[in-house]
Amino acid sequence: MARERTWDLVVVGGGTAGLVGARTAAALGARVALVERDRPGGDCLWTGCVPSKALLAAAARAAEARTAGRLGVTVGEVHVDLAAVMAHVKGAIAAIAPEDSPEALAAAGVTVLRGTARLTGPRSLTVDGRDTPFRAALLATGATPVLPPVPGLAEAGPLTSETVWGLDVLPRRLVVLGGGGIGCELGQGLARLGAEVTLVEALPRLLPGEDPDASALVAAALAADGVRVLTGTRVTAVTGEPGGPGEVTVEGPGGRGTLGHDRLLVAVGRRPDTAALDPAAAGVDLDDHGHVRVDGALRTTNPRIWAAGDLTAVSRWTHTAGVHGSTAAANAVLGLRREIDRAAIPRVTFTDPEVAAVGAPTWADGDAPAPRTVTRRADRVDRAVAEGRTDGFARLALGRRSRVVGATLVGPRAGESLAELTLAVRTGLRTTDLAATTHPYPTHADGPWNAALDDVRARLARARPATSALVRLRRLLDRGRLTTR
Ligand SMILES: Cc1cc2nc3c(=O)[nH]c(=O)nc-3n(C[C@H](O)[C@H](O)[C@H](O)COP(=O)(O)OP(=O)(O)OC[C@H]3O[C@@H](n4cnc5c(N)ncnc54)[C@H](O)[C@@H]3O)c2cc1C
Ligand SMILES: NC(=O)c1ccc[n+]([C@@H]2O[C@H](COP(=O)([O-])OP(=O)(O)OC[C@H]3O[C@@H](n4cnc5c(N)ncnc54)[C@H](O)[C@@H]3O)[C@@H](O)[C@H]2O)c1
Repeated sequence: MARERTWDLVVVGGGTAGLVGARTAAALGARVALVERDRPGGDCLWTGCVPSKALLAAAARAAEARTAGRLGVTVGEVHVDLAAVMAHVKGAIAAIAPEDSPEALAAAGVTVLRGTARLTGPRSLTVDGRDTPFRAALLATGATPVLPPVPGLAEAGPLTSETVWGLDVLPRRLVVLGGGGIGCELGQGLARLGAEVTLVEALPRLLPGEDPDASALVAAALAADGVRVLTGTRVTAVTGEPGGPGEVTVEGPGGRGTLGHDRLLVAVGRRPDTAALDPAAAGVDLDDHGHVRVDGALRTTNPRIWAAGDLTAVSRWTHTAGVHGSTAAANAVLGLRREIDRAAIPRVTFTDPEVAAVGAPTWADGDAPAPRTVTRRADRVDRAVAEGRTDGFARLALGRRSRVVGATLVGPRAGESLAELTLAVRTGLRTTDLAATTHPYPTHADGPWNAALDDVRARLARARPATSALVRLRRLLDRGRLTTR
């Protein structure tokens, strides 16, 4: 029997990490195979970022139409046709999908092997049972939604971020479990499209990984959109028909109660997907949460195998999956040890207002001491005032000599304003550098710019005795010149 060819790099998983990794390795001249059991594109394209942002765009139109009266524009009653919204969602996916297609990958020099990969030894894996030897491998099999062990929950057939896109009729009453990124984005979006949404979060606040002031603004915004937000609340049991209707028992600060629902949406986190991979067969260790263990160069405990994306503990977003996929692939095929950046990782939650953050926390996180911060509220940002959107702020966390070490921005298009702060954190810029950079007026980026200016002005105020003395001296010198003339 003919020996299978040995690939320079076999990439397992055709999501963002795998796609970018495979393209990078091929561009470097490696013979690359990408194994995908489903269709290339992964979570981001089919069930994550793209559909969610397309749905949120429709929801934002509905919300704007309802609230336009505040700006003097009256719009008639808003009607939402969920099937048409989902057609828009599918249209966005279809427009982007060709970028990730097997044809596009072949044109980039990547061979797509359709099937499920399983590691069989330190240098080999099988694809649907077919031997596929490699010199190096990049594992990028992503993550899948977690279902918490609540009695009756699995039997109730809840929606997850993987299945919610199949809805073509809006559930009248929707209970969302989890107030993280998915719960807040989709909870608000589906409420704006007309569902009666109750959002149940186990911890005391929404978006628990963000600045508490951001959590409070998002909770207020969700409430304004009609979402009932229950924080510090646990779901203890679910009863009812598979796929609804039914009842959810909750326990929270107000005691025990029940919520009626037509559908449930579970968004309590995602777990790394190693189910089919058998990492142990290749000596690839997992951590306590099931993530593939990697070093700073994304190498696993098998020196021939790298990993990137949601499968690892160091990535939770598409942008990190892509950057890490590329770094890992270059390290694997060129024998480099390039390390990933862990400090300047931006993240955006696309609620309205958006919550964008980078770097060190802007709040006292856990036992860490509170950082020095400077905050510019949106009611002192002209663009926000002009748009009637003052529910936000720009906050910078400052290190020694006012170096920008972190930032939280809340407001419309906060994600767009985050880019320069990411660069600031990454390159160690100070507030003086931001302040000295002219920003176009009036933009939402005026928020962080003015926060930096506020810090510079405050420091100048402390230097006022010295500057005042200089001004007095110049005054005296001028007077002297006048009298001697
Ligand atoms: C609703 C939602 C909204 C999101 N919004 C954003 C956002 O706005 N911005 C952002 O940055 N991130 C967002 N994310 C997160 C983002 O989608 C993920 O972080 C990113 O897609 C992870 O990419 P990945 O390549 O690691 O994994 P995935 O995209 O999950 O790819 C893994 C691939 O591996 C394949 N696979 C698994 N096992 C095997 C096997 N044994 N053999 C062959 N193939 C296999 C799978 O079929 C899949 O195609 C969102 C996620 C969700 C769920
Ligand atoms: N805009 C974005 O970048 C974006 C948007 C959505 C999702 N994502 C990514 O997708 C992943 C999954 O998102 P997610 O929202 O499912 O997870 P998450 O970890 O962001 O949030 C889960 C939330 O559920 C809560 N929770 C846990 N168990 C619970 C329970 N039994 N009852 C009630 N609440 C419970 C947690 O306290 C947490 O607040 C994240 O890694 C996130 O980075 C990113």
